[in-house]
Amino acid sequence: MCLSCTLIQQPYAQQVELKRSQAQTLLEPYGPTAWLEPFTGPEQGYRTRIKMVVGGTYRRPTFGILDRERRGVDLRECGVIHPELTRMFGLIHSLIRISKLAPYSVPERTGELKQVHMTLNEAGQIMLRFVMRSRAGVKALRPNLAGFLERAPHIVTVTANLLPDHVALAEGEEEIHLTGETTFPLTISRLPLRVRPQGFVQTNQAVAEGLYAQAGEWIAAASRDSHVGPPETVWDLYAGVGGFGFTAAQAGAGHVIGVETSSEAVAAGNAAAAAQGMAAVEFIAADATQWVREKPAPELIIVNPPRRGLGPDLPVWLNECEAESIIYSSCNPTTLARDLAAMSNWSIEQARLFDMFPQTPHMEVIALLSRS
Ligand SMILES: C[S@@+](CC[C@H](N)C(=O)[O-])C[C@H]1O[C@@H](n2cnc3c(N)ncnc32)[C@H](O)[C@@H]1O
Repeated sequence: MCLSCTLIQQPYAQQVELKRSQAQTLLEPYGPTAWLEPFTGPEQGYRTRIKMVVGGTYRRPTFGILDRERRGVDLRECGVIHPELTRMFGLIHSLIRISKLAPYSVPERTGELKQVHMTLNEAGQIMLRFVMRSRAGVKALRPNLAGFLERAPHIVTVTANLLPDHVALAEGEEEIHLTGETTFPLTISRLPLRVRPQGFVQTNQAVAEGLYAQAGEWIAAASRDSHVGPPETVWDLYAGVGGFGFTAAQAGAGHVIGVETSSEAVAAGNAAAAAQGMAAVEFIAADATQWVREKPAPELIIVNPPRRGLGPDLPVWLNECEAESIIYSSCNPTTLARDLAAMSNWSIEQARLFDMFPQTPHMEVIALLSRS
């Protein structure tokens, strides 16, 4: 049984209130904070990006998670998955069956297909990725792909990702493109971007757009209040494909540098900037903590790290830097609070809960920091 949606029995308004009060308690020492109204999107069917572990047999595959014995548990009816993605499982099931594509069995270490990943865009198009143990799985799939795509014309990008090792990872390094399209169209921060299979995109696109807009509003408000206009330079650290960076450019920032470890995301961000004629935006593949060293800080720094937070060194650097403000967007208020504990020169001026993951205890919190 899946234990992700631990709040599912509670009325939705209560869930939001619970998260707001948890975030407020955790971040209380780093204020005084003006809390904005929580931002919510759809309560169900909100996941536009999913990663499903495949189990069972090729005749009766399961899509979901593995239980304690590492056997597949089927979650294709899960209510938080967007219905357009749920509808795809029947066809994918047929493709697996006619290809005799055996799901990977963790206990036996046999089989090929480990996971199925899907991303949905605002036009209803889908990127589909098969995480496979080896090329044998790809070979089994190929002859049946054209027929499958005829039945699912809105699946526009298909890849196989190779994960040969027996490890609990979601994907490996090698990506094999199975369709002409090697990228996937996705509107991020109101811009038509082309993302690549291995780059991070947010799980809940509707709420992510609200998150970027919040950063844009803070930048616009600071420009008005300071009477000196938008910031000359902005860093978007942990940039992904640049949702925050593009928002800063749209709010008038003179020069935006996005820093991100995934070269796929960096390539997608740079391609989008070129396609949009946004010469002011550039992306660099680097570790954020290493990259900031020895550089003069810009007026505004935006950080959006993974759940583990910024790590031990970057908060110390941020604490001493000369930036005028920092926007910290976090999917884990516990690590946000821990990082802020090392940044005593800064305090939270405004903060807002974004309910990116309804029914689960997870949340996104964005905070505008100014000098204490
Ligand atoms: C929570 S995601 C945020 C992405 C982006 N800001 C967005 O809104 O989609 C965190 C991103 O940080 C990247 N990342 C992880 N460790 C990093 C590091 N040490 N330096 C730079 N980027 C890193 C990941 O590849 C991922 O794209």
